[in-house]
Amino acid sequence: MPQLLISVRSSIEATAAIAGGCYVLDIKEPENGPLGMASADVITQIFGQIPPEHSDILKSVALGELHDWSADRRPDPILSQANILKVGPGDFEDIAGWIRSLKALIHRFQHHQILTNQFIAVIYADTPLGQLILSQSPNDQLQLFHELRAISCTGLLIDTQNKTAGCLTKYATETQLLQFCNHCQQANLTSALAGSLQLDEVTKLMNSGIKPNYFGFRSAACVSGIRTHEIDAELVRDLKRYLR
Ligand SMILES: O=C[C@H](O)COP(=O)(O)O
Repeated sequence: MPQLLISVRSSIEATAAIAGGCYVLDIKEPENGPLGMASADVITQIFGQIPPEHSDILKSVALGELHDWSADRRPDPILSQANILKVGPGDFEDIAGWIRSLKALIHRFQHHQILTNQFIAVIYADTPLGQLILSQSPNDQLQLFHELRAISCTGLLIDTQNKTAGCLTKYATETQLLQFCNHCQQANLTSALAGSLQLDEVTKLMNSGIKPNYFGFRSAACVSGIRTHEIDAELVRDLKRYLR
């Protein structure tokens, strides 16, 4: 069964997400973009407040976009405490350039002893790179996913970049999402789907047999469904109940 990932921006929100039963606590600052990175202080504070009885919750950090990581930027040591790191593709529109940049970033993190278990690459379905990957032939896509695994990328999240222009299913068909999840599994990549998803979309996807490792949410877990509002524990509980 897919597990529940909830993106939070503060300690208060982390408390709500944990109370609601999230499986992955993903730290992200929505004002900084779709994969906006929170400050090291916020990350440290949230990591430090996870109660011992919830120590099995996976800690995830959004790193922003590849272009945010200039060659001289050192990753903060706090990132070594994360179980999952996720980075967006930035402005890359070609697969080769994206892979090169991703590989360089993963190596840099390894060099700085940020040896997280899971390094997840993110693509946006509503961008040229996302569309290119979604529309690849089955063989080409599977080969690409194997290539990602070979550069120590451990998972792939398909999300949306523009959070006000419709959800993931507006940009990717069920056939494409099913193939995406199947190919991730075949290439030993963790699969994740997100992008302004609400319960009814997730219901449709699951009924069509689309079962990624993680479904990621922020908007649907926020008060009034607005991404910059606070996470509501009851809404997280509803999502959790459904995925159980
Ligand atoms: O990684 C998951 C995202 O934070 C999902 O956010 P969203 O539901 O607002 O698109």
